[in-house]
Amino acid sequence: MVERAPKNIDHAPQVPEVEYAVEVTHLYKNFGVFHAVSDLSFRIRKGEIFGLLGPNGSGKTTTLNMISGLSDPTSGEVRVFGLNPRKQSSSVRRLLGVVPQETALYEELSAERNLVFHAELFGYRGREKSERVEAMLELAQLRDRAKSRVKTFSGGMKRRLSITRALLHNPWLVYLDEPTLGVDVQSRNVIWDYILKMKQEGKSVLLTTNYLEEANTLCDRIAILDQGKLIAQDTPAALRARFGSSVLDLEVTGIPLTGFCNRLRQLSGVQGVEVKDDRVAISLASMSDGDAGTLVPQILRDVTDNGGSVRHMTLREPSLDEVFLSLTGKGVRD
Ligand SMILES: Nc1ncnc2c1ncn2[C@@H]1O[C@H](COP(=O)(O)OP(=O)(O)OP(=O)(O)O)[C@@H](O)[C@H]1O
Repeated sequence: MVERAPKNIDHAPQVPEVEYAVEVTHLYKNFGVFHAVSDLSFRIRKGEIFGLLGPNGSGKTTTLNMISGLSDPTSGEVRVFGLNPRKQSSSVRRLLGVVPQETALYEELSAERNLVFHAELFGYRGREKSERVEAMLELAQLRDRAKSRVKTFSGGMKRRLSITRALLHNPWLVYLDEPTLGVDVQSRNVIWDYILKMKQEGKSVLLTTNYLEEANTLCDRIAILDQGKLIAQDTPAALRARFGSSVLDLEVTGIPLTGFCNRLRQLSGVQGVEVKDDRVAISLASMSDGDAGTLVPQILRDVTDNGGSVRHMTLREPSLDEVFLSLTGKGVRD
């Protein structure tokens, strides 16, 4: 069910009648001669969870800052529900919930005071304010710690409070910069549930993450940035399919791996070969069932014909980490 914005607030944010929550068009951001973001374009539909992925320094936060109106693009355009975040900043602020990487809470104040402060900033008064604060404490699972100072909280508790604070004024677009960085698995699952719930309520979510499992689980679509440029944009499934239809993991002994890998690369149907210790990951292109049925035995025969043996073998779907590595030449957390 879509929650209505509170009635006692002027210009309460109803979902705007536009197709896209965010439109970024040919966006550039330079710092002196350095191009932090170059010719970036993407659109986020209403009700979509969109992930911005990229190695450290690839321009994710710089992009988010331009979307939230914190910084001006060098050139290009940003629209949030059709509005210009710099020129129509107060309207955009009401529509947007921001969860920065640094939780930006008042550490000396209690969880409740932090929420009350935010509620007052957005014009909540009286009973509506206390109901909203109470609901957010409940959502953050912090009712029993409502009166404790934030500085006594764990990283996961602070992150939950930071997210619920961003949701307090019922924004239609929520952006989260690395929402689960440094939190334990339990808090991570709670945060993932919040994000999926936002989508159910028709809200749009823009998140940056270095965790590809997170992007794979949550995101409808992903944009991959490298050195400020967009290098791929698609659904997680379509991105994985680009890497190959499946990956054959082999653990082999008794043969030199370099020669084995070189022979594999010559086979039609082998899209890529990666070696890690004594394991070889072979990505297989999409093929007809007949071709796929002969390729795997052919690979295994190569091992035995050259005097080696296979200790372990699995056929699996490609991971998003492998896609990322093949596109950027580096791991997402390198
Ligand atoms: N105010 C600034 N002045 C100069 N350079 C900057 C400034 N802000 C960011 N940069 C540079 O722009 C590049 C992109 O930084 P940004 O913080 O957007 O990357 P990111 O993808 O969010 O990285 P991370 O995953 O580490 O948070 C980096 O090389 C950074 O040093």
